[in-house]
Amino acid sequence: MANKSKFIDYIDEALEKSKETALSHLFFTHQGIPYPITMCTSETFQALDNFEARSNDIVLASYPKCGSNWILHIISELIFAESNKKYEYPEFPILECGDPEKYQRMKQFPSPRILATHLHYDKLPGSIFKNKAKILVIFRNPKDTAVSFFHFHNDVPDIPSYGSWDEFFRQFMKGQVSWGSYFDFAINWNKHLDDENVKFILYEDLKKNLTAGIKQIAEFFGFSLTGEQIQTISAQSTFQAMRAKSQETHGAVGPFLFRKGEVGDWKNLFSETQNQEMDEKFKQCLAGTSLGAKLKYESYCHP
Ligand SMILES: Nc1ncnc2c1ncn2[C@@H]1O[C@H](COP(=O)(O)OS(=O)(=O)O)[C@@H](OP(=O)(O)O)[C@H]1O
Repeated sequence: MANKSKFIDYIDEALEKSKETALSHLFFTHQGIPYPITMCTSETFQALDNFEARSNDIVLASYPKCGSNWILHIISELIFAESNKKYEYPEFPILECGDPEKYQRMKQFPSPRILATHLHYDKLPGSIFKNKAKILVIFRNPKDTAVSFFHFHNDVPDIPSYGSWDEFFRQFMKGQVSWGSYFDFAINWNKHLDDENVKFILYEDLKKNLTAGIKQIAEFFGFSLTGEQIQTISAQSTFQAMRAKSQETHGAVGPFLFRKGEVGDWKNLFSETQNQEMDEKFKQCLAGTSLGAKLKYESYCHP
């Protein structure tokens, strides 16, 4: 990705704020959901209500740690392959993060704009639906998502750490982490995965067959590329390729963000009791639902 300076500046600024923030002061609650004060403000949420989406905006919706930076990279490569123009990041790509004036500035940006978001379905600005922007929804199994989230907090020196994995797990299960509960996020989306202009993609499927996943993403957003172009993007989007460039693309946090990129890392941290607790929660929230089946929980979350 070219000119990521604004992107890196924003991350560095958030990390600088994080340095002075204790875990006990990290969150503020907006409409019942905890957000990190280092990245979100109530003024920005207020301004977001009036955000005007365009029909050709590319919306990427995911709970944290489900692979949004991976998809962002793929989309910007698709744009480059089709237009021969590097996608510039004039703003930090997470829609709800930044200063309240960002939505005014975004009015000037050329299409297509990439809008990544961790907001729950019912918190998305209404204009996304009204103007029929296409939304790609990325999910990852909840056990690996939790482990990735924990490592991000505890490995990045400037981000407030949890006392232990057990403490993080308790908070994750209660939804007392940034952007709230994984399960609430999932329950909300479950009812909308077959809506017009919505496409579901699973991290684990992408990991299994990256080329096929990129092809599906390209088709959904209407990019018409050759097989060779898709292959090239696929080679540039492997975990190894992205991690190797992560400092260049994401600054100091890069190697922590592109940490391991594996399926099943949860086996290194989950205790038997934690496994049972999450299996039970999954059953309560998603068993028998369309999303429950799409997540392939039996394959990815059972030993
Ligand atoms: N190319 C590729 N292949 C496989 N996995 C990848 C790739 N790029 C990012 N990742 C993994 O995605 C995890 C980070 O998710 P996000 O980008 O959504 O993080 S964030 O919420 O925006 O902070 C994080 O997962 P963990 O490694 O398990 O921590 C990243 O390594």
